[in-house]
Amino acid sequence: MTALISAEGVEVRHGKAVAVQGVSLNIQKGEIVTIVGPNGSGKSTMLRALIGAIAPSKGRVRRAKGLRLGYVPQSLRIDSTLPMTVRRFLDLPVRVSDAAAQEALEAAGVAGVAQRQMVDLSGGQFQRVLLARAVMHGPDLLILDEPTQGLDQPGQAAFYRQIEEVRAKLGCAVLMVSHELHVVMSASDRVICLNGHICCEGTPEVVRAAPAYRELFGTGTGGALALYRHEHDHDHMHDHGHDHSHDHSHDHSHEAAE
Ligand SMILES: Nc1ncnc2c1ncn2[C@@H]1O[C@H](COP(=O)(O)OP(=O)(O)OP(=O)(O)O)[C@@H](O)[C@H]1O
Repeated sequence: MTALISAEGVEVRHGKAVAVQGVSLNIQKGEIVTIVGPNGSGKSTMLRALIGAIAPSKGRVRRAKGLRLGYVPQSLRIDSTLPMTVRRFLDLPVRVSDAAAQEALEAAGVAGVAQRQMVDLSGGQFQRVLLARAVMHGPDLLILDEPTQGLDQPGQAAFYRQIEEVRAKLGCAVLMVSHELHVVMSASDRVICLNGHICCEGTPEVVRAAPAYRELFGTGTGGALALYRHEHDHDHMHDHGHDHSHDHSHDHSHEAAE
C-alpha cells in the first residue's frame, strides 16, 4: 500500500542545531499515529517537515499525489476585541456553504455553536472548532499539533474520542503530536516515540513497555494508565511489527493497584 506521507532518513536543522535526525516513518490510509516525546524533542519540527513548511537538511519527505491535508495548530490566538462568530471563522480563508459549515461542526461535536463568538468558547469547544475547520475540505490526512493543550484530562480524553469519531466518519488518517501520553495512547493505532531520533515505535502497548520509552518518561504515570487499560483490554498476543522483544504480561500488576 502506498503511504499518504513518508519520511526517509530526515534530518532537520535550525541553524547549526540538529533538531531531528535519521527519521523514517510513514502514515498509511486511515490510521491514527501519535508522535510522543519530551519538550524540545523535535515533534513540531518533524510535523512541519512533513507538511512541507520546512525543508529537511538530509533525507526526503514524500506526499501522495493530490494529498489533502487538514491541519489543527497547537494554539491560535484570537484578538478578544475582534468580534467573530464561529460561522464567520469557518469562512476563513475560503467561504463555505452553510451546509458544509454545519456538517463540519457536527463532525467535530459542536453542532450548536455556529452563532457564538469565538472568544466566548470554552477551551474544548475552541479546539473542536479548529477541528471542524480542518475537516471541512475532506482531508485524507488530519495533522494535529498538541491539540489539547490547556484542556483538563477529561477534556483531553473527550477530544481524542472526537478524533476517533472523525476518523471513523471521514476515513481519514490522523497524525498527532502530544506529550499527554496516557490519554493519547488510548486513541492511537500506532505510537512513535521521538527524542531527536525515533527511540521506539509500535502499538501503544508495545511502546509503553519499551525500555527506551520508560527511560524517557518513567513509569510513574498514576491513574492515567488505568484509563488506558480500562479502554484497551485486548489480547496482546496480536501485537506484531516491532523489534522490541519483551514480555507484555510482566507489568500489569502495578496498574491494577493504581
Ligand atoms: N525556528 C527555530 N529556530 C531555532 N531553533 C528551533 C526552532 N524551532 C525549534 N527549534 C529548536 O529545535 C528543537 C526541537 O523543537 P520542537 O519545537 O520541534 O520540539 P517539540 O518536541 O515540538 O517541543 P515541545 O513539546 O516543547 O513543543 C528545540 O531544541 C527547539 O529549541
